[in-house]
Amino acid sequence: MQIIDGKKTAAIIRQELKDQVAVLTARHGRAPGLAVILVGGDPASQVYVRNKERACEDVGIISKGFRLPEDIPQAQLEDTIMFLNSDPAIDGLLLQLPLPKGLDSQRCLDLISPSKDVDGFHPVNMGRLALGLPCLRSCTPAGIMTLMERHGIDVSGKKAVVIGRSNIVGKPLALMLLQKNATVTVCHSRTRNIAAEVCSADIVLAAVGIPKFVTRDMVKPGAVVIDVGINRTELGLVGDCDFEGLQDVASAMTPVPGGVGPMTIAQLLVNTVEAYVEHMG
Ligand SMILES: Nc1nc(=O)c2c([nH]1)NC[C@@H]1CN(c3ccc(C(=O)N[C@@H](CCC(=O)O)C(=O)O)cc3)C=[N+]21
Ligand SMILES: [Mg+2]
Repeated sequence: MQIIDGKKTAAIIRQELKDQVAVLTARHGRAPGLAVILVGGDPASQVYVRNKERACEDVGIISKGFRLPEDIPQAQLEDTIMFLNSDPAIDGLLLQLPLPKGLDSQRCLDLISPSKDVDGFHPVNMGRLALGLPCLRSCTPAGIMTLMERHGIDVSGKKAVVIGRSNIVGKPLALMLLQKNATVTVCHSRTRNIAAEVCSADIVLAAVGIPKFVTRDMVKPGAVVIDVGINRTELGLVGDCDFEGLQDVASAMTPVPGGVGPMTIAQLLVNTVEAYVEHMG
């Protein structure tokens, strides 16, 4: 079985971006800027945001963190977003999710300027994705598509089974696979006989959030397995797939950690540079 090394691929992409950003910054007289809004003190979110800020600095993107109190009124959070929408030094604007209880995340996401929406969550970007038009694309699914491309995994004509239908991973991932001519099935909590569906897949993409949900009896020999799961258990970080059990069944597989996660961050940087280039004309 081939291990699909997301950490290594992400490092290569970050080096490519670093070179590109140096050239662009010299040409335009300013570096790309990313604003990251973090509301409240969720420990996992704090770690993610710190990692994103570090990744930005590493490639020459200026990151500006906005840490807001958990009890911030909705209107004030919306004001912050609108203020950053109009800041010409900010190319990308990311609102770390989930928001604390009482705040309406959809209202906030709808307010982010589509041209700065580096998470690709705005209805305009999701709509354009569905139509096959150029857009800023959700980082985790876009990172997965790049990861497969760079490992010579061609999805065209293949049967891809996506497990999970979230707006941030499952749904946009299904659309991206369809755009690349895969035959796509989306499974979810109401799917009948999910094992039979997964068994029919040439490519399994698991984003359910249940540790080791995908077991060896569910996977067709030779299938490619992409594990999007990040489950914190007593045994440490565990994916949605039983990595050990799939060793001699799958032909290629992403590990957790070191698979999809690092690609998500690399894609955020790619999207920020894309938004910057677009803003600079
Ligand atoms: N607005 C918004 N955009 C996001 O993109 C977003 C978000 N909110 N909320 C949370 C999720 C989660 N997410 C991850 C990013 C990197 C890793 C990552 O780098 N994982 C490493 C290690 C992680 C670890 O050790 O804890 C790995 O898989 O190797 C994981 C998860 C982005 N998210
Ligand atoms: Mg991973």
